[in-house]
Amino acid sequence: MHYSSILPDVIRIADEASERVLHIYESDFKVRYKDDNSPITAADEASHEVIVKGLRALSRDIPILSEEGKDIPWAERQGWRRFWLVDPIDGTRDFTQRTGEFTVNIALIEDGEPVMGVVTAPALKEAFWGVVGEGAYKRDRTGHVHRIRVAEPKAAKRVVASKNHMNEPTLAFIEALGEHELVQAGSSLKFCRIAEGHADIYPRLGPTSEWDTAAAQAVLVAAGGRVETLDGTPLRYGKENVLNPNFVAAGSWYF
Ligand SMILES: Nc1ncnc2c1ncn2[C@@H]1O[C@H](COP(=O)(O)O)[C@@H](OP(=O)(O)O)[C@H]1O
Ligand SMILES: [Mg+2]
Repeated sequence: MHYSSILPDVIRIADEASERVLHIYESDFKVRYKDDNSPITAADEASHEVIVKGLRALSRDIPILSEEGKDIPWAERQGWRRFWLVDPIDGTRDFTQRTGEFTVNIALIEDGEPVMGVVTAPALKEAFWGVVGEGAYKRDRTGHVHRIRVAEPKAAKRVVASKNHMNEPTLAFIEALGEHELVQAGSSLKFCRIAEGHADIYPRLGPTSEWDTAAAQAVLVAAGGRVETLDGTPLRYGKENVLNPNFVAAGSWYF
């Protein structure tokens, strides 16, 4: 499959979802809580609908796994060689707290690997996309599109980590890096900040699900970075358990 030929359509679908999301973000929206106690709003649902409709029209034969879709049993998912992996809004907590640091995420997985990803940050008016092996791009708030690439770290490592989910193991990991500074970023933007050379490393020693990381991993890998579990294997997708193991995202200098 020629990913580059469908990429503009995937960006268009993410932009459509982002517009719906932003409209709700700027309204007086209500916050509800799912069974696992995580927040959800009408924006998560609207984004999910726009993305699923768009992807279905684009590729009738590629199945879709979305955080806000129904659970699909392993017996069915097991046979998927290629699928769309979607997080309609990553960083719902940032959305409800109105920090602007939330994203819309669409990834294409092939043989367990994210091969293409689009990440938009509707409130920041930024978008990132990448095709692994071809390159990664950022569209900034002025609409200007430019190629992005990971940076070589200077003496002080610029660390991005979750502020909503900070914990002892992450703090210990950061301390062990030596001289460092913290760069603030919510949701999957943490990977994108590394991809564009504004941060160096993102340790995630705590839970995430496959849809939280897939699209931004594709962007980072396309920009020359890597995302690996603590045993040094790339973070993979389409597992029976949708929870990710602990991982570190960084440029190749780290690995
Ligand atoms: N206990 C848990 N289990 C699974 N995922 C968790 C989790 N705690 C946090 N996350 C994930 O971490 C994401 C937020 O990351 P961060 O704190 O880095 O912004 C959430 O994304 P959603 O907002 O899409 O639910 C959620 O999926
Ligand atoms: Mg998420």
